[in-house]
Amino acid sequence: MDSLWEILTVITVVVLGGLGLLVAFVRGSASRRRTAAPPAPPREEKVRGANTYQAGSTARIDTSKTAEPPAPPTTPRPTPEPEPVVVAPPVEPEPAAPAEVAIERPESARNRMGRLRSRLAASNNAMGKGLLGLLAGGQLDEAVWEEVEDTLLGADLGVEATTELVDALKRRVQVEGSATPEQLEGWLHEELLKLVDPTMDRRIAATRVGDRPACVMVVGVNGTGKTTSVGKLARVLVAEDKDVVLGAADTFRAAAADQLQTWGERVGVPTVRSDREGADPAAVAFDAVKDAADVEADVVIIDTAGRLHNKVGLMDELSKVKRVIEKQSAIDECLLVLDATTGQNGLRQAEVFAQAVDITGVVLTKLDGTAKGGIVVLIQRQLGVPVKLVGLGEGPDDLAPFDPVAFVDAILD
Ligand SMILES: Nc1nc2c(ncn2[C@@H]2O[C@H](COP(=O)(O)OP(=O)(O)OP(=O)(O)O)[C@@H](O)[C@H]2O)c(=O)[nH]1
Repeated sequence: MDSLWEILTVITVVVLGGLGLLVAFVRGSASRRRTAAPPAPPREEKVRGANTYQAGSTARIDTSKTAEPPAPPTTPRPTPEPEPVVVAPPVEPEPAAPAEVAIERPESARNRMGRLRSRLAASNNAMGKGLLGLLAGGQLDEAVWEEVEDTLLGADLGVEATTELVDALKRRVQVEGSATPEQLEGWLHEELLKLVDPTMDRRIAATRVGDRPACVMVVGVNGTGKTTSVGKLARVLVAEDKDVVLGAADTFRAAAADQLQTWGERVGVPTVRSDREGADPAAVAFDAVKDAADVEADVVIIDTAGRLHNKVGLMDELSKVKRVIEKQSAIDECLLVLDATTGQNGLRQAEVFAQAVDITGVVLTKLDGTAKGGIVVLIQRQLGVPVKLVGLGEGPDDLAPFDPVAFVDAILD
């Protein structure tokens, strides 16, 4: 019996153990299924660096406005090999061919006035025609003589010369009793010529004086055509086979020296200058006179400034230039450049210049642009020096020696 109980006990234990194991196995399986959750939906890539919020989208608002996006973890790209720079072997520059400076042959001075006569006539013969019309009109009464006077005054002849001319004509008419238009024209021609004064010495002192070059100084207010006239005068002299040296003593305006040098280069004439604006003009003038002497030139022409901060300064400077030149050489010619279109204003300027330097002659420019040719007479009377050269255009050879006969002919043509 006892053994039966023992057997039953063992069986019970074994059965219970087996049941326990079974329960434990079932529980373990259930627990493993819970942890194996369905795979999570793939997470959206976060786009950085831009506020890409869209309502309803799963994207987030990127607030990192100013932050630099972190560099994506990319495999660094291999740095490309730098392109080889092809360096061309240095090319030896071709030696620059010497610039061909074509030296111009200026027109001979002799016939210039003849060539330019039409320009003078175009601007001035209204006066001549007016006068001839009045005188040929028949009755020469006071009213006609007054009109003759007005015409002459309008041409800038000045009161004194006008009165002289009209009185002379009246006298001749009185003496003859009557006059034909041809006679009147002849008398007008003669009387005008007397006023222009063909006896004045209009030569330019441009021939060596003893063993030194002649020295010509040119003065005048800026804008009158002074630098241009110096350049044109150099051409007149080169045409006469003179050796010329130019001095750019207008240091007030740097471009004036360039302008003058260009004029000189065109006809193979050297220019002494300073490259510094405001350099001492007297020093430049001194050097120019010295260089001209060294190269045994026929003539040196000194251009001067026509503008300073004030009139006294300008006159002081001109006096100094003159004094310094005279340490080496006398000044043989001092030409004053006047613009014919400025009429009597020009004459007031002239008087100021005459106080600083001894003017020996006048270059009257722009006579092609004015009907006031009578200014020639007024200038000569007031300054007591002849008009030696006249500018009749902007061309390089449009400066002519003043010829009184050709001048009067052109007016009365
Ligand atoms: N129609 C005409 N123009 C002229 C004559 N002479 C000079 N000119 C013109 O006048 C202008 C002034 O000439 P410049 O020689 O520069 O005058 P400047 O007196 O030297 O003046 P700065 O050099 O400023 O001191 C230029 O345009 C010339 O071409 C002339 O006879 N007739």
